[in-house]
Amino acid sequence: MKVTIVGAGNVGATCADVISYRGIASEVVLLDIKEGFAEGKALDIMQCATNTGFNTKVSGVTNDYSKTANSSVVVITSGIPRKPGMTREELIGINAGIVKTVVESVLVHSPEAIIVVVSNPMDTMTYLALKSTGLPKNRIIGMGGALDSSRFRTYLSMALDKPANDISAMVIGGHGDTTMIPLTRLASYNGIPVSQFLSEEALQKVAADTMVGGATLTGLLGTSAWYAPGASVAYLVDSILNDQKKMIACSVFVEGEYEQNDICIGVPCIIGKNGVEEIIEIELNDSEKAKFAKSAEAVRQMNDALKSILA
Ligand SMILES: NC(=O)c1ccc[n+]([C@@H]2O[C@H](COP(=O)([O-])OP(=O)(O)OC[C@H]3O[C@@H](n4cnc5c(N)ncnc54)[C@H](O)[C@@H]3O)[C@@H](O)[C@H]2O)c1
Ligand SMILES: O=C(O)C[C@H](O)C(=O)O
Repeated sequence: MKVTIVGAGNVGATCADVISYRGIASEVVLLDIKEGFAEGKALDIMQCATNTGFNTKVSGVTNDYSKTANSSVVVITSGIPRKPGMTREELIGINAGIVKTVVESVLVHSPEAIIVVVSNPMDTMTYLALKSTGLPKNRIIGMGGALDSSRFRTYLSMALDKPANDISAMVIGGHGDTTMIPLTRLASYNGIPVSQFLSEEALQKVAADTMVGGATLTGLLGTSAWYAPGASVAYLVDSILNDQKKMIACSVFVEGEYEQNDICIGVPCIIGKNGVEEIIEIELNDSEKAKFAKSAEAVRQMNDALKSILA
């Protein structure tokens, strides 16, 4: 199966690398606007094949969408990342135009593809991709919750001093420093509520660290993160291509779920060969419901900035 990744930068190339060495797809095409850049990244990844033992064919192209034809999944990572001190929302002015052009171009050659949106502000870019193409809602998936949940599990594992893979935890809501909602009440260590091991204060610190997880890394790195984002996209792509039906928090179009309409926001989804196959409605308590409503309002307000581009 063929996957195209538009944007061969930090996140796109890492995603191509993980997809290849894990054998998730038989073919990966990297596309970038920068002359020769995607070709170089693809060649470098291909030269890992004999040492890491994969057979995925990886190629790179400069803005030639014909080479992306018949992709099953297209990942959009094109656009600018934030710098220290910025919010993701500040990227909208540049990234909206890029995402709209890119999604239209990929569909010309891969009209049946499932689109995974990564560029920030991700919830708004996912909404833009949906509204500007008119694709059915199951085929447009924003990646954010997989990453935020993996950061949440990492911070929990550090607080508990236990392996992250023994911890189950999820982040829903918007993919923003103030809009994401780590569900501390439902987090568990091998099925045991983490509240049995961590104080309320420690849990609140884990939640706060999770919410600013991306900003913390941006401050340390000078640009935003890529290893965990790339691996999170690959995890999502794996569930689609291999019809794994994993439950992954993704930004998807809601029509009444969680009492919201007409936005894309992070909710638990079953992800399989048809993209978003089901939205799982968790019974939230009053405090979580209030947080979700506030998060949705912030996402909705951000979407207002799309009025001119969608007109
Ligand atoms: N949703 C998430 O969880 C998440 C995680 C990490 C990064 N991001 C976002 O992903 C985006 C990419 O981040 P990055 O660190 O890879 O940035 P980067 O600068 O390393 O890579 C972006 C690439 O996009 C390319 N590009 C720009 N315009 C293009 C176009 N029209 N067509 C094709 N390619 C184009 C650039 O040449 C560049 O190589 C950013 O918007 C960032 O905020 C989102
Ligand atoms: O923090 C960012 O701007 C990039 C991404 O959304 C992340 O969470 O790593």
